[in-house]
Amino acid sequence: MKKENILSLKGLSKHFGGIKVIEDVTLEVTVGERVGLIGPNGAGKSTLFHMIAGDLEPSGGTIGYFNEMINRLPNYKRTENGIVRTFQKNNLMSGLTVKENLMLVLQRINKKHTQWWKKANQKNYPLLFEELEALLQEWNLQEYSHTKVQDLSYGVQRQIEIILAIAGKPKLLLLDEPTAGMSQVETDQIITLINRLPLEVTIMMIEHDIEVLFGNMDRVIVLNAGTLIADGSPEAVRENPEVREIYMGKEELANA
Ligand SMILES: Nc1ncnc2c1ncn2[C@@H]1O[C@H](COP(=O)(O)OP(=O)(O)OP(=O)(O)O)[C@@H](O)[C@H]1O
Repeated sequence: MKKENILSLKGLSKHFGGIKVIEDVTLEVTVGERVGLIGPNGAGKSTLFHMIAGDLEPSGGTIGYFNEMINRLPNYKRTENGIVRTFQKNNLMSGLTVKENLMLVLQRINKKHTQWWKKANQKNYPLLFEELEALLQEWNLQEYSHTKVQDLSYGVQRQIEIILAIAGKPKLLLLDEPTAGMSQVETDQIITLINRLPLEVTIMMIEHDIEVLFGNMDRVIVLNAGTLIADGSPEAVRENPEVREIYMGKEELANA
C-alpha cells in the first residue's frame, strides 16, 4: 500500500522580477521518506525550502501538506503543524547554554512562550523539565548542558541545532546543508545523528556532499537552474546522464 503524501508540490514557481529561480516544480514526498536535494550553486534549493517553510510566497503553483493546501499559511503556523527547518547558518542563541536553548524550544511548543521572561524552573514547569532531561539523555548532551553554545565546536553546534529541531516534534524536517564546512569526523557524527532520528519523521536534506546523500537517503532530487531534472533512487540519479553532465561532472561521478 502506498504511503500517505506529506508534501505535494504542483507546478511550483518563484520569480524575482524577471529571474526565474524555481520553475514549474512538481513532486510528492511520502511520510517517513528521506529525500536528498542536490544541484549546483544557485539552482534554487534554498528557495524551494523557503517556500515549503513559508518564508517566501510562491509566484505560482501549490504546496500541499497532507490534505491541506498551505500556500497562504504563515510560517509560524507551518512550524506548529510540524514543518521545521534548520538553516545554513546556525540559528542558536549563542550566549545561552545548551539547556537554555532547549528549554526555549520546549516552552514554545508547549505554548509557554508568552512567559519567556519568567525563568522556567522545576517548580513552575515540572513536565517541561522532565522532557528536557529526557532529551539531554537521549541525545547524550549531558556533558554540554551547561556550556554556552558559543563555547562549543562548530560541529557540535550544528548537532545541537538538529536536536533543537527534533525537540519541536517535526513531521517534516528540512535540513539545509547540515554538514557544510565540517570535517569528515564531524560530518560522520551529523549523519549518525540524522540516521537516529525517528523513522516517522520525513526528512528533506540539501547537501553538497554527494556521497553523504547516496549512502543515507532513500531518494535524490536534482535541481538545475530552478528546474527539476532528476528524481529517483540514489543509484538511478547517479547513472542519469543529464545529472552527470550538468551537476557532478563526468569525472567525479565516474570515480564515485
Ligand atoms: N530575494 C532574492 N532576490 C533575487 N534573487 C534571489 C533572491 N533569493 C535568491 N535569489 C537568487 O535565486 C537563485 C537561487 O538561490 P538559492 O539560494 O535558492 O540557490 P541554492 O541552490 O540554494 O544555492 P547554494 O547551493 O549556493 O546555496 C540565485 O541565483 C540567487 O541569487
